Amino acid sequence: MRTLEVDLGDRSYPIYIGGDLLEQAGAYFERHELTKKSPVLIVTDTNVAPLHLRKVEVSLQSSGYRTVHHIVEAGEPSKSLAVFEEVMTTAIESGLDRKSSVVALGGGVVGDLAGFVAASYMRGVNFIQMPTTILAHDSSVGGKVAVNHRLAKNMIGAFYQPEMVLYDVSSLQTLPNREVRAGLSEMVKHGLIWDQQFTDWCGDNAGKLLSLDPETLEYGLIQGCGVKAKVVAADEREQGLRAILNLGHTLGHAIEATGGYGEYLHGEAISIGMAAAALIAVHRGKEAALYERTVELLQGFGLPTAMPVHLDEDQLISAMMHDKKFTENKIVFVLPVQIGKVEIVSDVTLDEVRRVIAELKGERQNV
Ligand SMILES: NC(=O)c1ccc[n+]([C@@H]2O[C@H](COP(=O)([O-])OP(=O)(O)OC[C@H]3O[C@@H](n4cnc5c(N)ncnc54)[C@H](O)[C@@H]3O)[C@@H](O)[C@H]2O)c1
Ligand SMILES: O=C(O)C(=O)C[C@@H](O)[C@H](O)[C@H](O)COP(=O)(O)O
Ligand SMILES: [Zn+2]
Repeated sequence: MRTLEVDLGDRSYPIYIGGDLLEQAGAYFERHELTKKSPVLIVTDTNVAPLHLRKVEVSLQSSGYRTVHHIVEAGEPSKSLAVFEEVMTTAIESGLDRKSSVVALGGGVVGDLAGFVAASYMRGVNFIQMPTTILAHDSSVGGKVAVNHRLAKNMIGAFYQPEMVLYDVSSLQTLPNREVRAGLSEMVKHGLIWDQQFTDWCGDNAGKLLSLDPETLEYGLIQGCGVKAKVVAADEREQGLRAILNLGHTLGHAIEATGGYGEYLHGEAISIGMAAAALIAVHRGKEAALYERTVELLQGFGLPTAMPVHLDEDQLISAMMHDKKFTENKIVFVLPVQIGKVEIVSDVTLDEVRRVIAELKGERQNV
């Protein structure tokens, strides 16, 4: 088991990464001196519940914790205000009080939703992340919690840090293949924004990562969480540096929203977005090899890099302009400078965006 620290002063917290940690949930609650007098609400989804909920409940109950659970429908549409209200109703009806904990047991959808519940219930109760997807090595760290609006992703939310992240890598063995690929998209992103060596390592180990080789996967997740923890510690509320974590998200979020939240998984959408960002950088003078290497890496994980032809260009642009990355009348893009290094720019024009959309729709996928 490895412990990483997210260094945020009095809001610092550990990320515990290792095998079979869900079975030890009760011991970790005790280590963090969480009260046994108030009920614990576990929020999970319809896929995760039959696989992993019982382990957590048995462990917490054996340690003397009283647990209740709320199971949401699996998938992105559950990150909605309607489902948020349903979870709130469970919290109130189950008698959660100010010392209660809300546990997110699942992927980024459950993490973002349960985190927003924890941030809002009685103006804030303890929040524990128990991620069960690869993608959630990103979403469980850093405290961005939110639900979506029909018009734009993550529009209603807060910054609310968890008490701890209990990352049981054994739980990842039950992930469907498409979710494995989508999760690795954010791992590659952590390499592309911060660390050329780690990016190359990801490329070289794609096969082992895709087949969920436990040691390789754990190493990749530790590196990915490490990058995320460093960036968040330096700029918790995205006043500057943290925006680099948005590589691929300017167009990626627009693809998710235009696709109606469900057609493209988050990791798939940001893969296309990362290809688009690299192509914009090349149009602005970078070597074509930067785009080619980015696409090669992503395709090595079976991820999409072409813009889906049926997505309407105007709708994509409109979704992009409703996103948080549209500020002071400018679109903020994260562009690669080289593999392992990015810059944040706010002078990309709509013409440049339209050009890459057209090119990535297959009219000209190469530079
Ligand atoms: N807060 C952040 O910083 C942050 C960062 C990245 C992504 N996100 C958000 O995270 C979400 C995507 O997260 P995700 O990809 O984890 O999606 P998800 O939570 O929908 O999980 C993906 C799928 O895998 C299933 N699943 C989860 N764990 C499983 C397991 N162990 N075995 C079998 N199936 C399992 C889920 O039921 C779901 O169908 C998006 O909403 C995205 O916006 C947030
Ligand atoms: O933690 C961050 O900061 C990120 O940008 C991580 C992203 O991978 C994640 O998808 C995040 O939810 C996007 O944030 P948003 O502020 O653009 O909604
Ligand atoms: Zn993301």
